Amino acid sequence: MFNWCVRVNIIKIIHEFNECYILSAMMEWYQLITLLVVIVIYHIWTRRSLPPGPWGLPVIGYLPWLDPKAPYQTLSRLADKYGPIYGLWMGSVYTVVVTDVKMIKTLFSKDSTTGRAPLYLTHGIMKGYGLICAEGDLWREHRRFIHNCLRQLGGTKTGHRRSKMESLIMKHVNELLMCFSKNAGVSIDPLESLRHSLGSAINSIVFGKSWSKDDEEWIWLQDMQEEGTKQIGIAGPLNFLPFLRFLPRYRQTMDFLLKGKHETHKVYQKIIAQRQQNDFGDANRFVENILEAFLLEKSKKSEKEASLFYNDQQFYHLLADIFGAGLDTTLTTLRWYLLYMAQNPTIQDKIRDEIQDVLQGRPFNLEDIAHLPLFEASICESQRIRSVVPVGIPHGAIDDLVVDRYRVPKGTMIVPLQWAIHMDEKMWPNPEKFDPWRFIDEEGRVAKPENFIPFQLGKRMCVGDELARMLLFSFGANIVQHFSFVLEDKNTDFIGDCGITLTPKSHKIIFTKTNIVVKSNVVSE
Ligand code: HEM
Repeated sequence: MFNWCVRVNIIKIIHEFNECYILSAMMEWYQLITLLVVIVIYHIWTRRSLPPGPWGLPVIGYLPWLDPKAPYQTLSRLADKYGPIYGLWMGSVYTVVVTDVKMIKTLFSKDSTTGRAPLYLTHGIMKGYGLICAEGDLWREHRRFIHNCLRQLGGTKTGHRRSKMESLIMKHVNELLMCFSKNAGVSIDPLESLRHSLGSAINSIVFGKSWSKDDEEWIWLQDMQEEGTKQIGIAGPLNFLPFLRFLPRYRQTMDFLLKGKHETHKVYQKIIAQRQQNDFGDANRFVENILEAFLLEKSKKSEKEASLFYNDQQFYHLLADIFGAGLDTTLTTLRWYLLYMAQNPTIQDKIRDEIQDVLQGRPFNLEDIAHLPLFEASICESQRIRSVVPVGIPHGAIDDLVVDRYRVPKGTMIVPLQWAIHMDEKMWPNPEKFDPWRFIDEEGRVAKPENFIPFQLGKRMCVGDELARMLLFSFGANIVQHFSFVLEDKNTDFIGDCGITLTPKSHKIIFTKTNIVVKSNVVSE
C-alpha cells in the first residue's frame, strides 16, 4: 500500500514536472520567437530606405564573399546586380558603393561627405593626422595650405612658377632617360629607375632635397613606401574587424606599419632639424618646398593655432602623405602606361610620329600638350583601363544624408567604385581594349567623358591632380620620344596586385633608342 501510494505520488510529481517543463519550454519558444520577431523588425526598421544590397553574416557582414585579391571585381559584380548605389556591411562598417558619376558628384560636393571612412588601418595608425586621413578643421586648414603651396611651387595649370616646376621635373626625367639609354637593348624592369626618378622629383617638391640612387636611407624609404601601400589594402579585414589585430598574422602587419611610421618620422625629424638651422629671411618670399612652407606658415600662426594645426605629428604625417600620395599614384600610372604602350607597338609608333611632327626633334615641353592629342589621350586611356585606385579612396558620412531617395546614415563608408565606372561596357565598349581614340572627339581634340574620374570629384578631389599631369606628360612624352619599347614576355600579367593601389606585377621591357635626333645631349651616352 505504502509502495503504491509512493508510486502514485512519484507519478504525479513526474507529471507535474513534465507539465512544468513543457510549459517552460513552450514559454522559451514563445520568447525566442518574440525575440526573433523583434530582431527582424529592428533590422527592417534600421534598413528602411537604405540602398538595396546583399545580406551578410553577423559581425563579419559581406567580408567572406569579397575576393581578397580583387575586391573591386566583387564590388563591380554587385553593382551589376543591385544598381548604381547599393549598401553592404563590411564587418562592422556599413558601406555604400556608388557607381554613378552624377551621384558621386552630388554626394562629394556636400560638406557631410568630407569625412574619411572609419577604417582601422588608416584611423588607427594615422590617427587622423596629415591630409588624406584628416577631417574637420584640421583637414580644411591643410587642404588650403597644400593647395596654396602647390600653386606657389608651380604645380598649377598657369602662372610663371609652372616653368620652374617643369625644369625641376625635367632634371629627373633626364636622369631616367640616361638610365634607359645605358640599358638600351637589354630587358629591364623599369620599376627601380622610374621610382628613383619620380621619387626624386617628389622629394625635391616635398623636402627640398633628393638622394642619390644608391643612398641607403633613400632605398629604405622606398621599400617602406612600397610595402606599406601593399599592407594597407583598403579591403583588408583588419580595417573592419579591429579585434583581429590580436591574432599573430595581423599583429605582424600592425607592428610593421607602426614601426615603419615611427622610423620614417625619425628620418623626417632629421631633415627638418637640418632645415631649421637656416634662416628664412623674408617671410613673404616664395617658398621652395613643402617642408619649408610648413615652417614658415607655423611661424605666422598664434601659439594656439600652431599647437592645434602645425604640431610635429601633423608635420610628419603631412610630409608622408604628400610624398606617398604623389609617388605611389604617378609611379603606378606610368608603369601601366609603359606596359600598355609596350603591348601595342602600332599605337606607340603613331604617338611617336605625332610627337615627332610637332616637336621636329626639339625637346618636349608642357605647352606642347595642346598639340599632342593622341599622346594625351593615351595617358588618359591608361588611367582608365587600370584605375590606380580601383575602389577609389572612400569617404565617410559625417552626418545623415539622403541621395536618390536613399538614406545614408552618419558613419557610413562611401566607396566611389572607379573600376566599375572606368570599365562600364555601356560607356566604354570592349573595356579591356587599350584604345586611346576613346578620348578623341570628331574634331581630333581630346575629350574627357564625365565617366572618367581618376582623381575623383568634389571637395576632397585629388589636390595634386595638376602636378600629377605635369609629371605623367613630362615622363611619358620623353620616354616615347627617345625610345621604342616592347615587352620581353608576351604573357606578361595585366591583372596586377591590389593593395590601396592596383600595381603591375614585376615585368620586363626592352627599350631601344629611336633614330630621332633630339637637339639636346640628354641621352647621348
Ligand atoms: C596619377 C596620379 C594621381 C592619382 C590617380 C591620384 C588620385 C587621387 C584620388 C582618387 C584621391 C582621393 C580623392 C577623394 O578622396 O575624393 C586623391 C587624393 C589626394 N591626392 Fe592624389 N592622385 C595622384 C597624384 C597625386 C600627387 C602628385 C599628389 C601630390 C601632391 C597627390 C596628393 C593627394 C592628396 C594629398 C590627397 C588627399 C586629398 C584630401 O583628402 O583632401 N596626388 N588622389
